[in-house]
Amino acid sequence: MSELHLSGVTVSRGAGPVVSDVDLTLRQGEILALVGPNGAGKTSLLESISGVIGHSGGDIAIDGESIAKWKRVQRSRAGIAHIEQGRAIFPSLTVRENLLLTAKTDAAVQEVLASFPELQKRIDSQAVLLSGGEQQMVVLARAFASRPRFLLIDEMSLGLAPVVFMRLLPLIQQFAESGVGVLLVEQFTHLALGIANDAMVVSSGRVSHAQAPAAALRDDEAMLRQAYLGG
Ligand SMILES: Nc1ncnc2c1ncn2[C@@H]1O[C@H](COP(=O)(O)OP(=O)(O)OP(=O)(O)O)[C@@H](O)[C@H]1O
Repeated sequence: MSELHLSGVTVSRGAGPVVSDVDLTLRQGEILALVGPNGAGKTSLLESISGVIGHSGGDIAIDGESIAKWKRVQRSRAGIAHIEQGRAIFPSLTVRENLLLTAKTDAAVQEVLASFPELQKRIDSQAVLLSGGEQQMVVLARAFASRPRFLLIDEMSLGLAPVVFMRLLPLIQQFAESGVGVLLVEQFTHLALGIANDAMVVSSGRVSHAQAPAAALRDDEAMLRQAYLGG
């Protein structure tokens, strides 16, 4: 099993660093919840891992090999997938066509659908006609079909009711159980901590609670308050 490791990573945008000196280890088969208030730098950190933006300090490595100089496409080929904020579907394409973008063959689409039975019924519907929750299932299924080793998920629940998002959680768990390392950024902190192995808190661009078993954070009200509010 592989490990994605960040050591002392700093990400800068415009005037200066937005997140500094982050250490974390993402292991295949595990979920690491990254929580923190708005503007803490979570999105920027994920973007620096997948290569959307560069990092200005520290190192990012897979199994000890630095990927710091790799472009986004190389990181994607190495198995880093990134579900960015917002519903990244192609609305005018059908669900099948959306899945074929990563699944490549009909047989591969069928294989993915086995894990997403709710989508089976909507396979020939235009994605725009799906509910918000179903659209996010398409996004997850597409990521699933690309067979990543590491999956970065940035606030999939935006615009969804908690009850709708809760239907996505077993799918994310299934991802991890199949051997994917999932880095989960999520506004519904309690829900994220409920499925995570490990958790960490970023606040005002700094790690305020280092990576540790998620159970410790679940029971720490003061820490949770900080995770929500940055206070
Ligand atoms: N494209 C950009 N150019 C300049 N600054 C940016 C850019 N995107 C984000 N920032 C700034 O970087 C800081 C961190 O933002 P980031 O989106 O990474 O945090 P976040 O924790 O993901 O917050 P949110 O939950 O609101 O997305 C913020 O101060 C934000 O204003």
